[in-house]
Amino acid sequence: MRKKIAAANWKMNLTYAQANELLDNLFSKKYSLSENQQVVIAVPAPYLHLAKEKTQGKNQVFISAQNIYTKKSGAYTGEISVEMLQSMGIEHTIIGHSERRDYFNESNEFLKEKVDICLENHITPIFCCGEALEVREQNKQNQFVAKQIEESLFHLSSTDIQKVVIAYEPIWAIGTGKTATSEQAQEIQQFIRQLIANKYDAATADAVSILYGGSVKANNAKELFSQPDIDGGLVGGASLNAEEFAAIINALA
Ligand SMILES: O=C(CO)COP(=O)(O)O
Repeated sequence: MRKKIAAANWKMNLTYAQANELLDNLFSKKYSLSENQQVVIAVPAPYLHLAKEKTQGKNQVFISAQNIYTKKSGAYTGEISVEMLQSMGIEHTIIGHSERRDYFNESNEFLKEKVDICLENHITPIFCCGEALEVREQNKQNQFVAKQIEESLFHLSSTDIQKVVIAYEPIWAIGTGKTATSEQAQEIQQFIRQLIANKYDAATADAVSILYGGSVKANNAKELFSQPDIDGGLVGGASLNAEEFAAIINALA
């Protein structure tokens, strides 16, 4: 079922003590979540256990990994498996963030394998897509994003694609303070939903949560999240401040 989600991506930030403090601060803030709303916090792997412990008893608040490997276990030094997440009660992971695509050469084909191992093991993939500035300048963003989605997701059944959360994150808006306007984000996210409807059907497309990411802040979240095809946000920098992220959660309402 389509959910509204405020997702935090801490990336490779914070010490253990700072992570501890941020979680305590965040959970001391007032925020309310209605039945179809969720908070997902993607923390660095060494803090998964700490974060998971702190969410005990908190409904609709989930801790997420930022990445996983394509294999269940074995000789893959330094990697994290879905089996490990499962064994800790972690139910989400980000997949294919543009930073991983760029710095670690993750291809659409490789990400397809990651999506598959997540779904086989009941982990929700938060699948990131989005174009670089050169692509947007040539007005080729729709084709670019369509290829990412088609090559990594369109082998899935209708039931399975509904379990994927898609995050549209234009690379030119990440960490730059340059947000896509709500019209720009709505336009491409409507295109993504239509792409899913064309491949599957309208009911399938309607059930998929599509988040926007790229310089989401407390002061622009409400406008972005009120667009019909923006089901929440994947938030980097602003999620490192409890006050700011609590305001973003409240903007889901
Ligand atoms: O990459 C992002 C979330 O995954 C967005 O980062 P910023 O919110 O810092 O622009």
